[in-house]
Amino acid sequence: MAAIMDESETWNRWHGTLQPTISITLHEAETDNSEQEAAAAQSLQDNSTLDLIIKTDPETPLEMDSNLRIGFIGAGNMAYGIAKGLLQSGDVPPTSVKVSAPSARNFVRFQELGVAVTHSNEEVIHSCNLVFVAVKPHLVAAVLGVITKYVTQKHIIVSVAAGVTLVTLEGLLPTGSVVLRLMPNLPCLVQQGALLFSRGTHAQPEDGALLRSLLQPCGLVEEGPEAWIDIHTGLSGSGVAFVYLFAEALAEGAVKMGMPSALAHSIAAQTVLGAGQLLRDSGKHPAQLRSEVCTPGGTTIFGLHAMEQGGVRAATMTAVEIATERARDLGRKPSHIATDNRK
Ligand SMILES: NC(=O)C1=CN([C@@H]2O[C@H](COP(=O)(O)OP(=O)(O)OC[C@H]3O[C@@H](n4cnc5c(N)ncnc54)[C@H](O)[C@@H]3O)[C@@H](O)[C@H]2O)C=CC1
Ligand SMILES: O=C(O)[C@@H]1CCC=N1
Repeated sequence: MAAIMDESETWNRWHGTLQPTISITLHEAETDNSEQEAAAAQSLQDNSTLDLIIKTDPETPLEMDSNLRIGFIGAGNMAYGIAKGLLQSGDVPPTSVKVSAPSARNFVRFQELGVAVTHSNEEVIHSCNLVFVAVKPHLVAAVLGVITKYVTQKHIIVSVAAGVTLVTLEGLLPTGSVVLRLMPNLPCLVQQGALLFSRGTHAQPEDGALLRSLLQPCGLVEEGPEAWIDIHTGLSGSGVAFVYLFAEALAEGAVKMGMPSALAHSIAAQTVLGAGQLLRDSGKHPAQLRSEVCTPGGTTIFGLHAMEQGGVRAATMTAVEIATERARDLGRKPSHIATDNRK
C-alpha cells in the first residue's frame, strides 16, 4: 500500500520545514569533516522539493526523502551497528548521517563509513530530524536535559537505552515530542540484529513505518507494546551474551576433550550460526529440531541429559527473567539513571 503524505505532520517533519544548520565545527585535529558537511549541505539544497512517498508495507522499503538527516548521540557499539545497517540499504547516503560523542575514541570507524562526526550533541539535534539517543541509560537524562531546548515537533527521537521508558523520555523532552523506544542488539553489526520498537504518545504509525524501513537492513524489526521492550531486552539485547556464554562453554568442552582452542571456537561459532539459521528459516519449534538430532541411544541424548541435570534450561529462563527485571528496575528509577556516574 502506498500513500503520498504531502498533507501530514510526518511529511512536514523532514520536508523543508526543519532547516538543518550544518555547521563545520572541528574540535580535534583529526576530525576534519568539512567536505562531508559541505556535500550534505549542498544535497539538502538540491533536493529540497522532493516528495516523500511512504509505503506502509513493512516488507517494502520506504522511498526515503532526501531531506531526512539521521543523527546519533553516542558513538558506541549500538550506534555503529545501527548506522552500518542504515547505510547498507543504500537509501541513506553517509552524508545524511552525523554522530556525536565527547571523545574521538570511536569516531574512526564512523568516518570510515563516510559519516560526519562532532563533539556537539546540539549540532546533531540542529542538523538532523531523526535522532537516535545511543548513550548508556544513566546518561540519558543529562543528555536530553541539554538538547531539549532544541527539540521541536519536527524531530523524531529514538532512544535505544535499556530500561528508559517512553514516559521518562517524553517527560525529559518538550510536550508533544515524537519519541520512539527501540531495543536493538549487537548483531546489528552484521545485519543480523533482532530489534523491537514502541511508539510514544505522539509518534504516528507513519513514524513507526519509517523507522522500521530504515532499520530493515539491520535484521528482524518488529513493533510491539512497550511492555515487551524490557522482555526483548532480556531475550535478545542481553540474550546475545547468553548465547556467547553457551558458545564459549561448547568450545571449552571440546578443548577439555583435546581439540585445539582456535579450531574449537571456530566450530562453536559456526555451530551456533548454523543452528540459529536453521531454527529461523525452517520455522520449526526448537524441540522438533532437537529431536531430529537425537538418535535413540546416541550421543546427543546423552549430552542433553547432562545439560538438563546441570539445569541449563532453568538457568537460561532465569537469566531472561532477571535481565527483564533489571530493565524494569532501570525504568522505575529515573533519578538513579540521571545521577549514576558509571562510565
Ligand atoms: N551494547 C548492546 O548490546 C546494547 C546496548 N543497548 C543500549 O545502547 C546504549 C548504548 O550502548 P553501547 O553502544 O553498548 O555503549 P557504548 O559505551 O559502546 O557507547 C556509548 C557512547 O556514548 C558516548 N557518550 C558518553 N557520554 C556522552 C554524552 N554526554 N553525549 C554523547 N555521547 C556520549 C560514549 O563516548 C560512547 O561513544 C545503551 O543505552 C544500552 O542500554 C541496547 C541494546 C543492546
Ligand atoms: O546490558 C545492557 O544493559 C545492554 C542492554 C541490552 C544489552 N546490553
